Amino acid sequence: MKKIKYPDSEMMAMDLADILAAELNGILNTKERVTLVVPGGTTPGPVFDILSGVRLDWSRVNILLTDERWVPEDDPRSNTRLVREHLLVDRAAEATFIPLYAPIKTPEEALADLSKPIGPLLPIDVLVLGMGLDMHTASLFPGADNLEAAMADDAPILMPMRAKGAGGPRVTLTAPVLKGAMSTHVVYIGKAKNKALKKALKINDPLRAPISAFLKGATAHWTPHK
Ligand SMILES: O=C(O)C(O)[C@@H](O)[C@H](O)[C@H](O)COP(=O)(O)O
Repeated sequence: MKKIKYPDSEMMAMDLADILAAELNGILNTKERVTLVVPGGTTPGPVFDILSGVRLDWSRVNILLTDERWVPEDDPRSNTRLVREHLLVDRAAEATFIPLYAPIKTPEEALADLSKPIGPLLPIDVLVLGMGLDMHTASLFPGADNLEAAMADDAPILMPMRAKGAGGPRVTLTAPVLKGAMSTHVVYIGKAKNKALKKALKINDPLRAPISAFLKGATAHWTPHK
């Protein structure tokens, strides 16, 4: 794992957006379409704000989330809402968004339909992961009901996930899908999360520290300061 430390979150957002744009552009020179997978939560918004204005052929970009909270799009907790408001705007409005949510009562009832369009877009070309203090990434939470199954090599593309600290049901891309990414970036803010990442590297157990499963060959981008 390579680690880049930035002086503040603004610098980090600018540099990471540049790096992602360069990777996407490079891939678009060799492939017809590119698949970019991004996290939700509070950290990536400023990266999306910059990336959305970058000049590239967004009409050939597929965008998916790593995971989604099972809430309607107008809910403040919706990751889709974050992506729609901050990434699928400006130049990037031309990208194709593949949702991980459907307005159906439980994720279980919607998973088959939601998974269908994702298979043909794999492997992921460029993956950005967030991370929680508890060392979760996507919605792969330590102690979650389906964690072991989602970490298995034969896991389906998407799984529902319920966990303490998840604030309600979620759906997540599973480990084999995330591990298959050609390029992986992890982004986080704060010294406490940096400690958590170091701990995850040490523990190196996907069930106790899910993020550790995705760090080989990844680049971590972090700043101690907001
Ligand atoms: O929907 C989500 O919550 C995520 O995709 C999740 O994995 C997130 O990246 C981390 O929890 C970090 O979240 P913050 O950026 O809000 O700290």
